[in-house]
Amino acid sequence: MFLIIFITAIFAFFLHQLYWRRRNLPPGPIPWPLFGNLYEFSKHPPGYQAFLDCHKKYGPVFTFWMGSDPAVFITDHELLKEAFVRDGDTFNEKFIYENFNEPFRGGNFGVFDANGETWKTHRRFALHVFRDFGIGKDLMEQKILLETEEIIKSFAKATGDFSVQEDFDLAVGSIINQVLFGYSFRNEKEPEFRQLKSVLNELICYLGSTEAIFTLTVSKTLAKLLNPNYFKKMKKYREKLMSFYESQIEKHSEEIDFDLEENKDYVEAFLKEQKKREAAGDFESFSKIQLQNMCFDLWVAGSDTTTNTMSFMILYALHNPDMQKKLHEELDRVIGSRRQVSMSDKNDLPFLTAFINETQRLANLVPINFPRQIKKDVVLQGHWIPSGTTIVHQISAIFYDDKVFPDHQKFNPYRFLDNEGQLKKVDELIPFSIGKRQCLGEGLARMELFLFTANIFNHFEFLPGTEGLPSLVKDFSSVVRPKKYTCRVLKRDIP
Ligand code: HEM
Repeated sequence: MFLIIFITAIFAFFLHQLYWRRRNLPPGPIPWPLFGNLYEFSKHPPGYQAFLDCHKKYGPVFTFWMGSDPAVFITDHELLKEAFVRDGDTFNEKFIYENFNEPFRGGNFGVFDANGETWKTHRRFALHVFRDFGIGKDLMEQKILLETEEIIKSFAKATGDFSVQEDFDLAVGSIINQVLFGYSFRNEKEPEFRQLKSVLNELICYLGSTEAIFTLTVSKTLAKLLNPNYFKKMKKYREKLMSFYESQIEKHSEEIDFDLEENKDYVEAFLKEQKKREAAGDFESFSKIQLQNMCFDLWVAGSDTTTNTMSFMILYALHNPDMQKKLHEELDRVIGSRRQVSMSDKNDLPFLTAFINETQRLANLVPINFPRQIKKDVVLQGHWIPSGTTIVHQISAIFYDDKVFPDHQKFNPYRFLDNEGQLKKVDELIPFSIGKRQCLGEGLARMELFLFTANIFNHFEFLPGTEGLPSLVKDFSSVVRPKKYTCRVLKRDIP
């Protein structure tokens, strides 16, 4: 009798898992109970291959189980445009990882992992403050150029095998810190930055581990039962990182002059808005916990992405000396001196812009994009997808699709140039994602990438160090980064 019940239960479980839960979803690989298709994802780090294989086998809309829940992936640019741009409101709700938001954030706060009014209000407010600070304009350009000068000074002192990554980290961290808290991490503040960055690295690496992804994607009860350590770690990271933001907020609260119209930084702008709203009886929308989480989101999203892109760029220049030579030729022709290259030079440097574009494509920072949860039933390529389903706009598969970018592993900036050598618009290049939640810091990131690249390559040539060419293998930690490497940095012979 027991045996019959046992066999029936197993049969019912597999019927439910393999047939019932999958019956109306687009095709995709068979999921394991609890783990779904995470094995396929972790089999070939950093994970692109799993989605490229599915794209090839099942087409541009398929189901991939992230742990115990299914997610529908879209891997075609036209389909993404149709869904995320033309029907943007349906696709703008983030899938919320409660196992991250609760223990780390203290609830659904911030902008990255928030929805509804919180997301809308704070995305709009942050963009407004960024505009006031001149992101995309002169004011911000001057700040970035000052940090670029610091990188140049440090590179000029480089002898023998040299690691470029730390200088990019410090410059990019200092820029976002100025936007948020009004100061750079130069000189006596550098140890503060290095300490924060090391905690942040630990957190980001841990969140990219299979263990953490599994914990994020199962129910809280199961997670607590199977991986209680995860919650202890989140508490530790929260205490270390949030206490920095909290201390900055406290300092600003003590020093702020509410009568001054101009704002020194984002926190000051936030505190003034908070006061205004509280006077009108709204004590919730601009709360202290929301401010802490905004600082975390902007600090994290604004640092790792740009710095990793710059490290990949030097890596690709080392592996492609002919392309680095073309870059130097263009700079010599257009700039031809040690003067600072500014945003106004951009239109005259199409190869340099193509070089950045190709770096962003090949670096392909986000192997899995940040999932959405649809608010109503939709039809995607003939598949009816019910409201509440998780959707992933998988941009990494587009960048590595040979039909869109032939010979996709080759570093070839010419993909972005026409026959006259002018920059060509390639719609499929969407490293900042697509739709209403596309990167909030795109303007700042584009400015940083251009000013760093133009000025640094104008001054220096990068050559392999004594250990030869560094590895192109990527480390995965929520976004990808190159493995630590060193190279030789030579001053160029320019007037
Ligand atoms: C090379 C640099 C960067 C790249 C490649 C990049 C890429 C991305 C991507 C792919 C997303 C996800 C969009 C989605 O969910 O569909 C995103 C979101 C976001 N990024 Fe960036 N980013 C970069 C730099 C920055 C900077 C400098 C900041 C801040 C100042 C920033 C702030 C954000 C924020 C706050 C979001 C969430 C937006 C929302 O949910 O509404 N990013 N970024």
